[in-house]
Amino acid sequence: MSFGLPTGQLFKSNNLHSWWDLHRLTEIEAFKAQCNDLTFKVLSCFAWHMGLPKDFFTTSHQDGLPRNTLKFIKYPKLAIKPDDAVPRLTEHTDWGSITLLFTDSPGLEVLDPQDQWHEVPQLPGGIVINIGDALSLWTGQQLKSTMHRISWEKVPVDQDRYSMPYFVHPNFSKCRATPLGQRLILSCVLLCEKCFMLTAGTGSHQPQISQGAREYGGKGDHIQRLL
Ligand SMILES: O=C(O)CCC(=O)C(=O)O
Ligand SMILES: [Fe+2]
Repeated sequence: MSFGLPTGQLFKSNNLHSWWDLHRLTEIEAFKAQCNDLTFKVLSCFAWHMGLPKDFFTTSHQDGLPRNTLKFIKYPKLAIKPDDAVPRLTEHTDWGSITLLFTDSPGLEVLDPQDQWHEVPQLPGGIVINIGDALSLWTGQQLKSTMHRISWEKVPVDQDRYSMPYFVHPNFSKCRATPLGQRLILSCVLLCEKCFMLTAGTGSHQPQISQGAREYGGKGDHIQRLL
């Protein structure tokens, strides 16, 4: 179930029964506004630490943040555990600027530069912030997008798992010149939107950039090519 913009617009998935009402939608909009405030603080911190003007990234995230999406995810329990080689959510990077991840379920793992997976510790009330491909490309990979996955280890197969990511994307029309050039980030984000449309259309819960792009005219290596 995803809550995108414009405010109040709802994209329903079949995985969860309908439970929302107007009261909840109001709460959700207020929560999204808090997510946007936090996003601006985080992006300002990144810019400041990189010696850039504090508004370097945030000015490209205004205009009502048209592509940010709050998503509620249910990983349903299964009768039989799949092969160990198949994680609950396959490894991927998110393709926006950052993702704020809210969950009280364990199971998230991140890959380090030595190709070792690490469990992300659960902090009560904590928010995991993943860097996405857009910010990585934008900063010439000074900020690296986080390769992550969900394992089966921590939430047994006979239990549902829930999480709530808030995906943040830059405005297409307002990206400022970057170390790698403005056109680069725009073409990446536009391509990724095509991936999203394609994979969303097939009912896939999480579009995989490389997979989605492969479906998009066989150009599966666009991220690698851009790097
Ligand atoms: O469910 C989670 O904890 C992570 C979800 C995620 O990585 C995604 O939807 O991109
Ligand atoms: Fe993700």
